[in-house]
Amino acid sequence: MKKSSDLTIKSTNESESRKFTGFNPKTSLHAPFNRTYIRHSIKEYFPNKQHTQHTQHTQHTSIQNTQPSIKSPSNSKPISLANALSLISKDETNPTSRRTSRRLNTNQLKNILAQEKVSLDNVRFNTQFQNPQPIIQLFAQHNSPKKSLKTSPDTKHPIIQETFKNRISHKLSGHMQDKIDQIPQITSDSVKQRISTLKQKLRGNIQQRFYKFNNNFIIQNPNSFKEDIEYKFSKPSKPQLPQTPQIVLEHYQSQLNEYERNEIKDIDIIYYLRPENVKHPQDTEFNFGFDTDKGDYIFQQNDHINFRYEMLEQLGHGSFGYVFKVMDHKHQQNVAIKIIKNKEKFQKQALIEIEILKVINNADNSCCLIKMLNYFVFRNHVV
Ligand SMILES: Nc1ncnc2c1ncn2[C@@H]1O[C@H](COP(=O)(O)OP(=O)(O)OP(=O)(O)O)[C@@H](O)[C@H]1O
Repeated sequence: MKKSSDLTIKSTNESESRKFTGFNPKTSLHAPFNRTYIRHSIKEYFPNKQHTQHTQHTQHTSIQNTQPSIKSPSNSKPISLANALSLISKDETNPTSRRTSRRLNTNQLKNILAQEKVSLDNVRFNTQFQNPQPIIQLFAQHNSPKKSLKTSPDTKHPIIQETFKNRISHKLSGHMQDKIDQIPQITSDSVKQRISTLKQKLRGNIQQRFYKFNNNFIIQNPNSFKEDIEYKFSKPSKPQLPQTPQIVLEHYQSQLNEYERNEIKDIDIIYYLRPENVKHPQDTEFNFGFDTDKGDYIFQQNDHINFRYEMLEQLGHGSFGYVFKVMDHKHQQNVAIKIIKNKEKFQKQALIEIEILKVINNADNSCCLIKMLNYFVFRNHVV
């Protein structure tokens, strides 16, 4: 494993660090002051409409002005719906179906977006609970810091934040994404791939815009919110990592598969666990499903390596194996790891290379050579 000199340390959960709150789908919420945002939404969706007051929210404006083409490889920027429409209409090959599908697709998209606008209009932003008493009492029962109890609940409290967040996710997945999924059913094979990219980008776009909303909400009926919070208080929170394998086995059972429950016993300290949705195929043919048929370890974003490193992206590969950018959760820094192929001749050669790197590490005091920080064996791979 080598220190990655050219990697910048980047938060892996940027969205979580953004300020945001959620809303209660069971209460009626309205958006009285976020008019500028709505104007931008309209402008983006129906580009011919004239809007004047949009310079305040430079973030939105700049997104609008710098929207990449649909072919842009960058996944980080949102894509304009005008681009989406032109892509869809251009790519249908048959002239008759092109005209029809253009009209249908345009209408579908406009409907989706019109509905989205309505649902955004229905969001009301404010900073308080309309009736904060139940929440205040709840926090008092659970010995929350006194300062947050005097006039209003501490909306920055992790439990409240988490409740908001869950509700946003719920709303996004259950409502918006359904609508995005209604985006045209394209028959032409050549377009399908690009349409799926487009859908992904639109999802990101909507998600980003949600996060860019002002984080102030008014909860008119705190009772359902209270239930969620109460549940979280009653649920004993898991001890934070790093932990010993015993504690992890006790508290994170559901996050470990059978293979991991066995292998974790040989690990001293657990710094990182993969999220539950990251799963290796249960194929036992190639190293319990961890490897490809060529003996390379299968990359899965956010998967763990040795319960310490979080897989972020693939950097490159040599003849011995693949190199990945990972987050070292022990030292909270990004490093590069090379996972050697699970083949005897490569493993033997890698051990020789490790010995050479050790010598270089000791001999070199300059900052010019990349240093080997660590090496170990993980799931039959020398790392
Ligand atoms: N520390 C690093 N930071 C960023 N990228 C890296 C780092 N180390 C390797 N890479 C990327 O991984 C690729 C493969 O690196 P590797 O060290 O395996 O090359 P190699 O010595 O040619 O491989 P091999 O010895 O297996 O033939 C490099 O070309 C580079 O793109």
